[in-house]
Parts: sequence; C-alpha cells; structure tokens
Amino acid sequence: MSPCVTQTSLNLFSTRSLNRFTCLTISLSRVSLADMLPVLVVHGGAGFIPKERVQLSCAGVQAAVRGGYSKLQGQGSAMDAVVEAVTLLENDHHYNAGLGSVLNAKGEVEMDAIVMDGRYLASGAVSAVRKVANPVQLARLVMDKTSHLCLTGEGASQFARSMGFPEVPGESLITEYARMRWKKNLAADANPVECQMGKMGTVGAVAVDAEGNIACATSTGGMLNKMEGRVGDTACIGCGGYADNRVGAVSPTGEGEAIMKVTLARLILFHMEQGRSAEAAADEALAYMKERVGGLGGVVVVDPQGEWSVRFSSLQMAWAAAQQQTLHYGLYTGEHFTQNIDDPY
Ligand SMILES: NC(=O)C[C@H](N)C(=O)O
Repeated sequence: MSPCVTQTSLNLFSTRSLNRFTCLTISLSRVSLADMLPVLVVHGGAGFIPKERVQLSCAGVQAAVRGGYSKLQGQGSAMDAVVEAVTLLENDHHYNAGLGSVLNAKGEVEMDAIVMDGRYLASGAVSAVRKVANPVQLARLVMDKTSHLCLTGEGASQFARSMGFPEVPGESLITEYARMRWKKNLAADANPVECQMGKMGTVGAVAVDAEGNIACATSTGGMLNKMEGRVGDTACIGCGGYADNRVGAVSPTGEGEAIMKVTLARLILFHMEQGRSAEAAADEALAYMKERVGGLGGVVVVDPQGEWSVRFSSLQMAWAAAQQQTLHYGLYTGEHFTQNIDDPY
C-alpha cells in the first residue's frame, strides 16, 4: 500500500518544570492505520542508571526492539513480538529480570512476569518463580495451557517441569552486581526501596501488529531485598500490565506496591476509555500514583491506532520503539533520538 502520510509532526517536549514527567508523543494526522502499524515499544525500567551501565542499558532496549519488530515484520503477532523483546531483555544481565534479577532477603532470585493478549483479554502470569531463565515464556505457557491467570512459587515450577520447560540452577541467574547490591542492603541502616529507585530495571513491552491485535509483556526480579514470597505488581493483571484490543496496552515499571494500590495499567486504559490520549492518560495516572501513594514509575503505552507514548516520573527510563522502519530511543527526560531501523548502532 502506498503511504498516504500528508502531515507528520513529531512533538517532543519536557514538562519537567510543570509536572516533572517526561512527555513524549508521536502525533500524526491524516496517516492511514496501515502506515502506523505495526508498532512496538519497549522499556528497561524506571529509575536511575549508574553512568557505567548507561550505554549497555540503552543498547539492550534497542536490540530488544529490533528483535521484536522483526517478528512483527514477518508472520509474528503482537504477542510474539512482546515475548521476543522481553526474552532478549531477560537474557541481558543489565536489567532486573531473568539473568541479573535483584535478590530477595535470603539472597535468592524470585521473579514475576505477565503477558496479556488484547484479542480475548487472555492473560498468563507467574509469581515468585525460581530457576527459570525466561519467566515471560512461562507466563505465556500459563496463558496458553491452563485455565488460570497466575501460578506462583513451587506450583509454577511444577507446571514448568510438566511442560518440559527448561530449569536452570538458581545460582546461574545471579550476577556479581546483584550480589553486591544485596549485601549492601543487608546493613541495618540500609534503605532497599530508596536504593531500588536508584536502579530499577524491570523490563516490558507493548505492541500492535498489522492485524490490529494488541499485547503486552512485563518481567522483573521485583524489589531489592524483598521478603521471600513477595508478589509484586508485575504478576498482577491490571497492575503490571494490561492489553485490550478496544483500548490499548500498558507495561509499567516502578515501585510495585504503589503500582498495585492504583492498579496503574488498568487506570491508564480507563482514562483512555474516557477519551484521553495515551500520553494524557499515562500522565494523569502517574501523577495520581505520586500524589496519592507517593510512588514513582514509568510506562510504555500504545493505542489501537498505533499511537504510542513513553512516560516516567523517575529520573531515567531506557526505552526504544519501532514504527514505520524507524527506531526511536531515549533515556533521560526529554531525550528522543531516531534512526532507520536497518542502520547499525
Ligand atoms: N523494577 C521494578 O519496576 C519493580 C517492580 N515493579 C516490582 O515492584 O516488582
């Protein structure tokens, strides 16, 4: 189909002085739906990334968006794309998901993940799961092979074994960096939540495929030095993710307990149902979370037309998006770079 873009404007502005949120909007007028789709948006966690990890954190989200977008350009669905992107990020030790997850109070890895398919409101999740390299793929199996929405702990492990899902030694998911941060936060005067806000790193993705189907996926090691058995927002539908073909999809990151209190993903879609744009809805919900429960975080959002938004109330969030053969990416407030998706890094 020949492109019928008659006017495309890219608005990027920081409203930091007003509300301290990064505001990023792709606003397009008179663009056919076929030109806007497919689209994939990926995040690598809201927080602050130490200088020495910035470059690789940014490279990781770009690689993930390229991997997921190539699925969308082939026969892949939105679900295939978000699972591919999140799998790549789980395998990258620079993020708090899969390999490199933060450790719980006992010094062990326990992870949460969710997927949601906007066609049927189908969803699958795992919580407090161990010895699994790619929890997002196990979450997809929960969706595809069970009548349940979430399996936890040992039950999730048993299900994984029954499906022949590969088990890895728990130790193999632990990095030196994660162990160092765990030790540091064992000190009596430590503040793990504060420290975590310093370096978050949950990963997530939202996508709309060429058919207009919408999906989301999120994966995390949770909060630093959390209690054993703690279940965070990521495993909970409407909190750590939501996708509905009629409205859009959201993948959040941030302080899990705050996200759960305001059911952040569903709250954003509720605002979109009331007529707000993806950007305005995200902005309103993040502001509400901050004001009502003092929580910081970030989100990636898409709507059925392929309009997308990246918003965060934290200092940074590594993100990347792919649409119309263009790679978009950024990290700091107000930052937005673009390049052809086929060009080298
Ligand atoms: N890094 C994060 O985004 C943490 C995640 N939301 C959790 O609380 O489990």
